[in-house]
Amino acid sequence: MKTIDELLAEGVSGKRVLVRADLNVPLDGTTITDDGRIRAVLPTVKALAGAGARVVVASHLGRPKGAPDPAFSLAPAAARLGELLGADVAFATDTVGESARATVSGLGDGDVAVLENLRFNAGETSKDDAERGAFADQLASLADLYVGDGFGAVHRKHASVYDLPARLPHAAGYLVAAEVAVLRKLTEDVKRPYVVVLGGAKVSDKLAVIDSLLGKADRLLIGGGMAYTFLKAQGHEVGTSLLQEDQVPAVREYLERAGKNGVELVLPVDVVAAPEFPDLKTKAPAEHGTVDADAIPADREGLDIGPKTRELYASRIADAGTVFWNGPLGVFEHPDFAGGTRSIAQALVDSTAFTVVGGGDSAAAVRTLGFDENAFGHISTGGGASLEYLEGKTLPGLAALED
Ligand SMILES: Nc1ncnc2c1ncn2[C@@H]1O[C@H](COP(=O)(O)OP(=O)(O)OP(=O)(O)O)[C@@H](O)[C@H]1O
Ligand SMILES: O=C(O)[C@H](O)COP(=O)(O)O
Repeated sequence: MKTIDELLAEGVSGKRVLVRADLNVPLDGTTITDDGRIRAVLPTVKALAGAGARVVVASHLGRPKGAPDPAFSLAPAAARLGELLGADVAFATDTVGESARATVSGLGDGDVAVLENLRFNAGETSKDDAERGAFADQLASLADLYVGDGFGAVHRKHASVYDLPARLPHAAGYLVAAEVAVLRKLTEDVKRPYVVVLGGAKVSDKLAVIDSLLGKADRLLIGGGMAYTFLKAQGHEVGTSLLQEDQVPAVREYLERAGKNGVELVLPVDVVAAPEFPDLKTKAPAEHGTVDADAIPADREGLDIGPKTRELYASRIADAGTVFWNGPLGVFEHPDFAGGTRSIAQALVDSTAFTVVGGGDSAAAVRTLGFDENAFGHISTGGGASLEYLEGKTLPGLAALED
């Protein structure tokens, strides 16, 4: 992969450089609750702007449905980028339309602009090559060079990630280079026992990863929204918890294969359950209680791992050589359901293993729960992206940056 340093050495002054970042930050209304992903792209943006480039930052935020939706505007992220840079950052109210064209043509050397959410355009995530290509053509008309630095999205075959770099001279940004350097170590030379902790809410996306982890990890600790499809596959009822019903047969097969492969697949023995999902805005105390994982009442939703599970998981982390953790163990955004995530973060901090935390919300959880980032080996901005990298898959956004 060509690096941004090579691009800088060739000279970028006066050139329009589109930086594909991952500014998919957690929001409470328009307030950013964790700006880690914006900070992560600063070295690339600063280096380009400092060298006189006209920097055009593009990103997705959330999963809008291919049309503008104010709830998913990147305006707050653009404002925060400006604060962190200590400079004015222009904001285009569309992605490739009139506002984008005017904003980009108004940039002077060293200026920075942010385009509105890429996913307000159906072409960004389309499965149709021609539709994605047409959107990539529109993006390409706004830039002379492309820098891929949205590590969190490199596993997506999306227009701005995969098709656009084929249309412009391109390089990898500092964040992508740094993430790949650390994660490569986990694929080449991993200190065992290798423990993977998997939680979060993107259950359908991430269940497939388990298939390949069964051939790589020594232990898999399952929590978060991911756990209930496993509990169901074991024959337990899961009440109103997050469940990927269509994946139950596949998960049953994972459970069998883990046994055959000698992989320890550990599931919650108790969960914190509630009659309804808590209000994350007010964070008002929510009715909740701990129940055994094989006795979740029909009208209760599992929202965190329980105290016995926390202890069990901590004991399975204590002797690890390497720990990779993606996905909060519970709805950590609410104090009543943050205990499981806090205890796993603490177990990583207490262990002597090389620890990697990956994912937008996982990294945000570690910081918002007050942990020192330096207590972990590496905090990756990508959850799905780092998991798929560890699977050994060719990631579209990395392949596209190769020459
Ligand atoms: N039991 C649960 N039920 C519902 N949601 C849950 C549960 N446990 C965790 N979550 C939610 O999972 C979300 C994070 O999941 P996600 O898979 O997006 O992780 P991530 O670290 O952001 O990874 P990525 O970067 O791939 O998105 C959090 O918002 C949290 O509230
Ligand atoms: O949060 C993430 O994992 C990345 O920003 C990718 O988002 P996505 O899962 O919606 O593609």
